[in-house]
Amino acid sequence: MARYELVKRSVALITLTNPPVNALSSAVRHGIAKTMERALSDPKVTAVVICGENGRFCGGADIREFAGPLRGPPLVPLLDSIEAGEKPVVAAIEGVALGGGLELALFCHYRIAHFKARLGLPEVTLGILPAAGGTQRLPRLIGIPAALELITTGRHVSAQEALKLGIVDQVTEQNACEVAVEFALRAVAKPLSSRRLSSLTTPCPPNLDALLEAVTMQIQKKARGVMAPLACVQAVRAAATMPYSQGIKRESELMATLFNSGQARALQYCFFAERTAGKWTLPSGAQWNDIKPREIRSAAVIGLGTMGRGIAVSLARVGIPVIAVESDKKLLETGRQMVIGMLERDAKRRGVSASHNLLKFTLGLQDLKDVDLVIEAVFEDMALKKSVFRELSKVCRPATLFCTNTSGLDVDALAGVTDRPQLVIGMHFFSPAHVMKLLEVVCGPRSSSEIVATAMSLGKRMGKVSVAVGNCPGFVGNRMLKPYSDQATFLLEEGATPEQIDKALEDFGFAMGVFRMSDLAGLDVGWRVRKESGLTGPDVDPKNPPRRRQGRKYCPIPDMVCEQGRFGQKTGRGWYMYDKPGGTKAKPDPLIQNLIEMYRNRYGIQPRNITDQEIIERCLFALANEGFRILEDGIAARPEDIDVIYLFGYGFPRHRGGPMFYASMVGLQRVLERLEHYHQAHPDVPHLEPSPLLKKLVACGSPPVQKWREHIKTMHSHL
Ligand SMILES: CCCCCCCCCCCCC[C@H](O)CC(=O)SCCNC(=O)CCNC(=O)[C@H](O)C(C)(C)COP(=O)(O)OP(=O)(O)OC[C@H]1O[C@@H](n2cnc3c(N)ncnc32)[C@H](O)[C@@H]1OP(=O)(O)O
Repeated sequence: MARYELVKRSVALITLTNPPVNALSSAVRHGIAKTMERALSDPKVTAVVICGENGRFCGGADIREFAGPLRGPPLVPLLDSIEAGEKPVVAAIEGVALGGGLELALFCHYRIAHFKARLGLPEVTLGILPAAGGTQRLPRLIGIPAALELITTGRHVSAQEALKLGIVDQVTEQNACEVAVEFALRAVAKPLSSRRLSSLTTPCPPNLDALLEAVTMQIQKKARGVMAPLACVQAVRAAATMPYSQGIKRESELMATLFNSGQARALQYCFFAERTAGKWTLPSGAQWNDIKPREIRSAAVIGLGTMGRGIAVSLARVGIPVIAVESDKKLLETGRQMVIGMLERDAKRRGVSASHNLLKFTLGLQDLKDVDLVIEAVFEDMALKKSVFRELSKVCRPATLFCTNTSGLDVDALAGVTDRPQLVIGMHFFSPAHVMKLLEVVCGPRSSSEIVATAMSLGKRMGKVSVAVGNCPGFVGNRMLKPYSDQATFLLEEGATPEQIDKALEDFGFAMGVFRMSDLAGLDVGWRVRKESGLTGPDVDPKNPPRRRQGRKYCPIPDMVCEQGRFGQKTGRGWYMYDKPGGTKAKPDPLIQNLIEMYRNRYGIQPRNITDQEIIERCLFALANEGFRILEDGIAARPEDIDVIYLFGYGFPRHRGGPMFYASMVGLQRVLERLEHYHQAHPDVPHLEPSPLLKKLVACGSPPVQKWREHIKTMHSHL
């Protein structure tokens, strides 16, 4: 796991060999210990270079090992021997030096980076801190403010920025290993004492307390309830106020408080879930690693509303020529200006030039005859979408792939009106499409493995986290949203206020509670869907009992809010009031409180005290319960996929891992008991009835989330 060679007759070259990222597994740590000992004891060796195989220095500690008992040589004493030695040790950084990888480099006396390398201490994103000396050594090298920023955010820096900050000694465009060997030879006989970071005093700013206080407040505001960044601040404080030997002890004490925490487990689960989600399998057995995606050299976007614009920008900024289509001149011109503006702002932010020349705007579908792929993003109306696809079938060459950006309509019904149902797939983007990272790739029963592979690969190329899901109303994300928001409105009836419900959810970690989120998204969208599905509006039979629809409990308060023209932020009024249409600062509105009270009076509902615990349990257990049904139905392949959808598309707090992981952390038995309890109290709410899969998992002893798949395997898959 660490290769040893003697080069230039006197330089020991140690290569970490643990692909794909040369993580510091127990075997690699053994390898480093053995090869360093050899290098330091061999009189022929005058200097040492450490590098990583396959152009990657080191991706840090092996995160998979964190789940089991700690084995192998502990990292800090091992790295101490590198620093303490009398022979210069140079880190040759290619690819990445992250986490323990960068910490290893900080124990070396010199660091040479390839110009494409990225460096950072991302431990905080895994719910821990850099506990191999990182919190004590980086501040000594680059000062408190810069180190604090890097350690509390986990941000990666480029080699150039690392040079500016003083993290590396040289950046090269040549082979970093060869440059490091030459560098090492020149370093022989130079004094090493000033190169040992543990012996330096941390340069301390005069306003240390104020700085730490400001960063702490910023973290508490941005990452409410998240422990690791706060522990990082404390560790960096120790670097500023304690000698190295005490600081390093403080660092490990703080690590001990985080290491086995639920937050660390959740964040590490998210890391792997994100990577697992891209690995799709279809019932035919076709899967991500054996189907070649088609190359997409040109694309078209139909409809330049909010979604279409974001999609056009997402395609153009990764170099794909786009033809954008609108149905009338005025809409086309507005869309064109908006897309160009978005592209320019995006390019400015990324420090690149805007790719205007890749965009063409047209009124006619006939211009699309030669494109490789079309993404339809017209209004969410089945008849309209069908007419577009019929037209496209006439115009486009037979090999053109058809994608629909729908948030819940039947993809197979759309495929059915085309001449190529096997080349039709759903690409459900989230708004704003050029910002939000989630993409649900909706596989219809007739979608070919080639189109699945192509849509998934296109999503990746656009920088999205793509998840393959099956075709059912609302797919995964929006289907689960219904029981969640239904519970919130039932709780309003029973005695809660929108502010109370939102606060409980925000304290849990959501960026926005359900009502603030609905105001942002626009309340009219759901109202239209409810009207179309006969839940409200003139089609409802007047003999229907007022708070029941389609045989189950129904809360009409959201319809009553919409009937008053309150559509959320865009109209300046919704569940909250805003200072103006488009305003973002939500204030409780007494009119909403009145409306709810009148409603309760009309139906003789006696409001009761509702605890935050009940809000969290009813909203989130109902959400997870629907997730179990989705797994049962084969609409999502694994719980990780559902969690990734909720993390990236719906603002579920990452330190809770996603709804399914959260359910497993609470304990499936407990979730089952609470759902049974709530279902008994509300027998006319089917979403509260525990799903068969949840019951089955509990009966099997509540296996960890990664093992649920074994219990779902026999069920029918729609993927
Ligand atoms: C009371 C008890 C007290 C206990 C105290 C315990 C003390 C323990 C001592 C700990 C010492 C601390 C050491 C250190 O500070 C901690 C760390 O280093 S944590 C790790 C930090 N590193 C990272 O966060 C980097 C993670 N990786 C990435 O960001 C990316 O993978 C990458 C390196 C930028 C590469 O990106 P890509 O090219 O896109 O490739 P992928 O991301 O798809 O990854 C490929 C493949 O590799 C797996 N992988 C990546 N990194 C790691 C890793 N660090 N460990 C394990 N596995 C890793 C990834 O999952 C992919 O796997 P695949 O999906 O292919 O199976």
